Amino acid sequence: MRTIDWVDGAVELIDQTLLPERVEVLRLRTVADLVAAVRRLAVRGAPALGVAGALGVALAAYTEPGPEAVRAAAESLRRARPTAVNLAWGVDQAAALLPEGPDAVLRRALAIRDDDVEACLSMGEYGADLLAGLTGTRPLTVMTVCNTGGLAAVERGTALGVAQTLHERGLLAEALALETRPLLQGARLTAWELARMGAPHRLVVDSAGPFLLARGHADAVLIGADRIAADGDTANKVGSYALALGARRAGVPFVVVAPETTIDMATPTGAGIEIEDRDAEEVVTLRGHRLAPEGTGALNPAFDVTPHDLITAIVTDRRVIRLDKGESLASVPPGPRRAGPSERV
Ligand SMILES: CSC[C@H]1O[C@H](OP(=O)(O)O)[C@H](O)[C@@H]1O
Repeated sequence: MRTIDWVDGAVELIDQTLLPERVEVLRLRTVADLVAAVRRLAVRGAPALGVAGALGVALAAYTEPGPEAVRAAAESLRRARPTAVNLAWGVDQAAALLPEGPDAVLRRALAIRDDDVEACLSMGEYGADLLAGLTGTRPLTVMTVCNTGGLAAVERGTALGVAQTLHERGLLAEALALETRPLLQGARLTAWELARMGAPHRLVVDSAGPFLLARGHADAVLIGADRIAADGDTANKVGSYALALGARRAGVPFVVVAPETTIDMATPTGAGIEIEDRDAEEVVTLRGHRLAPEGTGALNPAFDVTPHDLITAIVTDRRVIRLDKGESLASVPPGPRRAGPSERV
């Protein structure tokens, strides 16, 4: 089942706010409804947001009353969440075809959807081979934060896609998933995906992550990305930076896994990445239950930035950049996509 798709003139997507208890598909017929779904993380994850952006422009082209309304709808989608570069990228890619009419926009959006599947398969191959080189070909325990599986993309994920490839190769000893407060993408989504894969896994309280690395519980940390600056500084779910510090201290490889479309060469360093600050209610309540006394506020950055000097490698669908060996996004050109084993259709 695809996380997000175009079905009979509407955008259909799994409402991730209802997982793991309920699997429900939203059928969105207006851009306004899609923007609302993006903002409340019914659809989330950088690659999935890129596809949502592109499909949303197609929806606008078919449903909005005129070119100005189409452009305004596309802009509202582009601004729905600021950190993941993929959202703006997807909107821009599809909007470039607007002069050719809605059918051309839809064709581009569907191509972006299909390309994501191939990109994730390729990242799995590059990433699993990198880990074999770093740690030896043996079953590995990997630690993850947030959700980077197929729910963050179209069918298969990025960092969790590498774990899935390891599992398919018989080389995943266990996945340790940080629960990822406040919206619990790890506890609700990653655990659900790993269970569906039949992959061995356990949940970890966020603040235990660095200490478990110090105690040798993981062979590598695998994280996704929402935006990678030109120097390799990486914005990802909040908690990633703490894991990077713990991994460095523990001598554990810290690997970022993201498609080429998440790289933003126009942003020189992580200091230039806009971090989404979300509503305090997400912190002081838990799925509708109030945790803190009325009047208690909260700081709620949705992401943090890991400096490139704490990152061992960046794995994309076309290359592996070994930052620990002095390589950079500028010094390692993109190469070919890798196709997964034929049985992984
Ligand atoms: C495969 S990239 C997913 C990326 O997006 C997540 O953020 P959110 O759940 O707020 O969309 C998190 O940063 C993941 O690494």
